Amino acid sequence: MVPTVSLKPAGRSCWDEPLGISVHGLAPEQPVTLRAALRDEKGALFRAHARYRADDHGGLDLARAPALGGSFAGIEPMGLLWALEPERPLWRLIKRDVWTPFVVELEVLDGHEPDGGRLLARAVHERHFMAPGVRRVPVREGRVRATLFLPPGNGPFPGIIDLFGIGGGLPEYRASLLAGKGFAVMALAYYNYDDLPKDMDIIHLEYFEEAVNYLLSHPQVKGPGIGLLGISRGGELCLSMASFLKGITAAVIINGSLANVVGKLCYKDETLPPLRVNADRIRVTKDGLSDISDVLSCPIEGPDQKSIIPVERSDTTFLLLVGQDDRNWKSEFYANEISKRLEAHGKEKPQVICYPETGHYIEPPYFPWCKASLHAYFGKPVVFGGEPRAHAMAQVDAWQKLQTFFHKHLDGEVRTTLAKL
Ligand SMILES: CCCCCCCCCC(=O)SCCNC(=O)CCNC(=O)[C@H](O)C(C)(C)COP(=O)(O)OP(=O)(O)OC[C@H]1O[C@@H](n2cnc3c(N)ncnc32)[C@H](O)[C@@H]1OP(=O)(O)O
Repeated sequence: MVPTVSLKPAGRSCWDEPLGISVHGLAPEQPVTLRAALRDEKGALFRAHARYRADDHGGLDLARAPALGGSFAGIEPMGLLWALEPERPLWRLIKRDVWTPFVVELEVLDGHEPDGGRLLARAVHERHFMAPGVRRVPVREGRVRATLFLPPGNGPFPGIIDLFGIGGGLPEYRASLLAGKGFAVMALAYYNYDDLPKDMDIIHLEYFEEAVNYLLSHPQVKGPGIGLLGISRGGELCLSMASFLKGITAAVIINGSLANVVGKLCYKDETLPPLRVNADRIRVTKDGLSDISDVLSCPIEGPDQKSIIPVERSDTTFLLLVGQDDRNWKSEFYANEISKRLEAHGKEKPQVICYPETGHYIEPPYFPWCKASLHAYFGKPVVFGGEPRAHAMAQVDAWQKLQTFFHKHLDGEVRTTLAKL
């Protein structure tokens, strides 16, 4: 019998969906190595491999069989994806064009040598970023530069604004995936994109207010309020939006900060200065990389208190997602302070979920953990923190939790979404 790889779903799936991988037609207890590879849009190769042994009938199902070593060990049905590692040092897997899939190549090799064994079977699978029927609408309205992703159907859908952090541009992949779950999601650029400012020296919240009003007045967006989703500096901006602006019902902050950073934040006649940066506190790790987790001044002491975002003004319901090994800044401390401040002012206590051994860059499921890459502010590679497996599990859980949270608070529904690692 010729060995074959079988994938469920076959041929194509969405990037955030679990993929069933099995092999048939092997010899009983045959040792094999499975290899996965994909190339990003800049041509960088990402690879993972794991050693397995077929069962007594010559079958191998990654949902049941433990990996015996390689890029990961144990029962890890999605290990070949979350354990992908870049060949190029300090390279992060980024999806730039959401119209096209990442193409994953899977190979089964005889024996336990990742590069030596005879090729027994091969499959190619497309991992897409837009579920069937999702629509991509570029937005250039007034000052707003964004891309709106609408689910199939007429709606109206619960609306969400999605923000990334330092580096700017207009990353769309998280918004496009989330639109596949029934939300109208607008990825919003705010600097280093199109005709927007090239830096973040001054952030005017009026720009974000315009974006909120645009989304709320869209005929396919359900009111009365919208949701916000942001990571890192983007999470911190969501906190400022929820504190100063109207029309925001629910916000998910992934590793955000309690205080304003980088540039001045202005809204009407109010200004928050940025937290002070102490570049001399950059530490060098044993791998020669930079750890910036101590560079920001403590916002609850001395003059830096002026940078604190006045969360107590907010009537938004918050979900704070925290990587406990965030090496970019002190996300757990910030989340606890946000929670204390809201409670002290009689506001709704936020839901805080802390993930152990999880770093700064919590992405949608199956994006491989990135140890370190170029940080646009410091101009050098910085570590993000986390351990690959724990970080991967956190990404799957966080993705489910944020969907459940948004469905509950924007849609009035309690739905449970299921995903497997
Ligand atoms: C005040 C101090 C604060 C201290 C605490 C910091 C807390 C952290 C705050 C954060 O916000 S951290 C990270 C969260 N980051 C994001 O959410 C960023 C989202 N944006 C991006 O990922 C990028 O900016 C984006 C891909 C959108 C950039 O796109 P570009 O089209 O501008 O990238 P381009 O291809 O021109 O490459 C720019 C640089 O990135 C590098 N680069 C590009 N793709 C890369 C990749 N895939 N992996 C690693 N590096 C990459 C590239 O080599 C190049 O380096 P050089 O300038 O040295 O040539």
